Amino acid sequence: MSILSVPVYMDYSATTPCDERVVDAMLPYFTRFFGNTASRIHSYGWQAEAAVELAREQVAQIIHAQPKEIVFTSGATEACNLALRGVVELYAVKGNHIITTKTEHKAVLDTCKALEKKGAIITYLDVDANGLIDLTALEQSITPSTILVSIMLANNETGVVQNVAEIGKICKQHKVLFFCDATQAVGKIPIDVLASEIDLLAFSSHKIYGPKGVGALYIRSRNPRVKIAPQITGGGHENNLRSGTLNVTGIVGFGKACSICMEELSTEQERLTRLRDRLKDGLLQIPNTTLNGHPSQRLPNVLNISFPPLNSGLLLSALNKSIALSSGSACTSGSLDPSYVLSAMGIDDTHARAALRFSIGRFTTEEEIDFAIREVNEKVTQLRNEGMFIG
Ligand SMILES: Cc1ncc(COP(=O)(O)O)c(C=O)c1O
Ligand code: FES
Repeated sequence: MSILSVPVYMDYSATTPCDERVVDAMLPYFTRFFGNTASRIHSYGWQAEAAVELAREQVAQIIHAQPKEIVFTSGATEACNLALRGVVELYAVKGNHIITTKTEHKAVLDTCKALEKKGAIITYLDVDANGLIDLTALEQSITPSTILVSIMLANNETGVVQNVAEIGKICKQHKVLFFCDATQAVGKIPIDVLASEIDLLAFSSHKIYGPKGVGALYIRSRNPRVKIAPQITGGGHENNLRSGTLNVTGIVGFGKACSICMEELSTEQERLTRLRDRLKDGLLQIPNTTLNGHPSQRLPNVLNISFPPLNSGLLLSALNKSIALSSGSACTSGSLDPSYVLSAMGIDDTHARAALRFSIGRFTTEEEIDFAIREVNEKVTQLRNEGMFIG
């Protein structure tokens, strides 16, 4: 029997380890091929550029885009900022209304708040008990001044997957741009930006076994061609849309991470679904536990489960020597407030405060799943028996 290395990592939605194949692909670009892609007059520059262009193809392929539709950024947060701010700036003559949802990641919500202060009008759509938006409500909120719909593909706390193809159809009919934050979905489920009528899409390398600090924004170039205003200006890199010397090593790693994910997607989707369901069935056998989010329209690797009346902070502290988990997104993991995502789904405070997010990934084993079920069962039972209800 293999020896488990603890704490067992079940926080793959927060970030993933770099795959060793990705590290191997990156290494030569730190030392031997260290050129600046903007150096057009010698081979160091050409080699770096060739590597970036190969990565651009690999990154484009994972979402069925064309390489020229990819703009490299420092991550999904920057890509979300570029999409939202870039559209608002360029489409000001058409209107200033954006439609989004209450359950978006802070990269979108806080950017919308900042744009509101500058005069944009934002509609925050509700979600139902399963975490899904109402497509009729979306259509009814579109006005002549609507310029953009910003809806995520998969939620980072619950793993719930929105009906993006339907959303894309509605946006197209009403000639409104559709931006999709697909950070949690890329590499986990198939994505086709053309079939789903997506105009702009953000994603990140560190969620798919690539390095941190690199991501991309897809900007549609095929009927219609989408234009946005740059938010970082300077040397005119990335087609004048994102200036700054390219992070060649990071981009090479991101490209390799995408190509591995594409090769392994279907087998990995099946394997993770099986492991996730094993974890779900085991955890839901603990009395008085509830699954948060749509039971089936979800990512293959995320579960969000409440263990009332325990407080998630307390439960996480009791578990953190054996399992590395979180209550929701990493950015809000220090907060004691109930998750705004779960609250928007109508989940009461007691259940929202008692939620844990289990996110598994490429290196998760069946043995780890069974260990996690035993550990959680033991700690939940113990804390409940001790009457430890407040964290
Ligand atoms: C849905 C979603 N959007 C955006 C981000 C931000 O990504 P990055 O860390 O690359 O800035 C994350 C990461 O937590 C996310 O889960
Ligand atoms: S950026 Fe999303 S959890 Fe931190």
